[in-house]
Amino acid sequence: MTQSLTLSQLTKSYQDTQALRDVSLDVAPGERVALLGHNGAGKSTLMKIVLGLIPYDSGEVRVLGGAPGSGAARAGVAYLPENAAFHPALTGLEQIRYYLRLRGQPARLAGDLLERVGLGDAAKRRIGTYSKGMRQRVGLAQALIGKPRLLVLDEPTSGLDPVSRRDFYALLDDLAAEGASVLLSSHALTEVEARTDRLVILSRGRLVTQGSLGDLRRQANLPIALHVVPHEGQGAQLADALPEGRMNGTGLHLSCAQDEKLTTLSRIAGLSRIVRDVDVIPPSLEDIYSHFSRRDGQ
Ligand SMILES: Nc1ncnc2c1ncn2[C@@H]1O[C@H](COP(=O)(O)OP(=O)(O)OP(=O)(O)O)[C@@H](O)[C@H]1O
Repeated sequence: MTQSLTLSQLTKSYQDTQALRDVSLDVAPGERVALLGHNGAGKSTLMKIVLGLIPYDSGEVRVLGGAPGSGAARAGVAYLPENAAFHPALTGLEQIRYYLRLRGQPARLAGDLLERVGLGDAAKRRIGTYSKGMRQRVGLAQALIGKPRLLVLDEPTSGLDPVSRRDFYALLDDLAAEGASVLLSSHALTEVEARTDRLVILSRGRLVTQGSLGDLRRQANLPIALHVVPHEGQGAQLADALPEGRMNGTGLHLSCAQDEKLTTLSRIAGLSRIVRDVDVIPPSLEDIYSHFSRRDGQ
């Protein structure tokens, strides 16, 4: 299968800053990939290279089978910047008609595009009266012109309310089901984990890991937290039985390595006389993300 995007050992420096080091990444048709990383990790630089806006130093980049910025790539790639800005005096309909004409497409498609992003009712209102979420949707309608095969979205949900986010991801699901690939950057970890196929973590210009949350969880091998609740009046006995734990108001907290989880749980199960309940708390996405982001010396 031809990949929508292939980066091989991509390297890019600005004066004395190495923004990307040896980054290799593939995105398949219909795949939704989230690019995560601290400020300055290299996400925007990677996106600008994919869009053909800036040159790179070494490595190889193929966008829809062509060079970034080539005719083939430009025809099939759509970009949504973080803060899409539009003319406030134009209505949504006028703005999208304008972009359609620029792209050599019939202006009559504007209504359908705005309908698709949930702006059908507001299409004839001026953009100056739109909320931030509505302006993002105008940007998305613009990005959908010409049925793009690769969408590059820079923090597309920042500033959107939960309902707008849900609608936005539902639209991405439809586009991916039709075969479009999505590369988006985000700081909203929980959200991208649930709504994308793969997480890619960049740290100081290096791709430090990629995979599903399950893959990343296994690779990070972070300790698991356990919260053990004693029966009424059995707190002191519980603390004696599990001396490695720490008592707090509601019970006893302890952590163990992944491969000790079953042994620890069976020890706790053996204390059923004094234990009322136990919660197993796996590392959060934030814990995993910090683990990989810091590994490179941050
Ligand atoms: N035009 C430029 N000239 C010099 N250095 C730059 C330039 N653009 C980016 N950099 C540097 O390259 C590194 C990567 O920046 P980049 O903007 O790609 O990161 P980012 O992950 O997109 O960050 P953010 O989340 O803040 O948008 C940073 O150290 C940044 O300061």
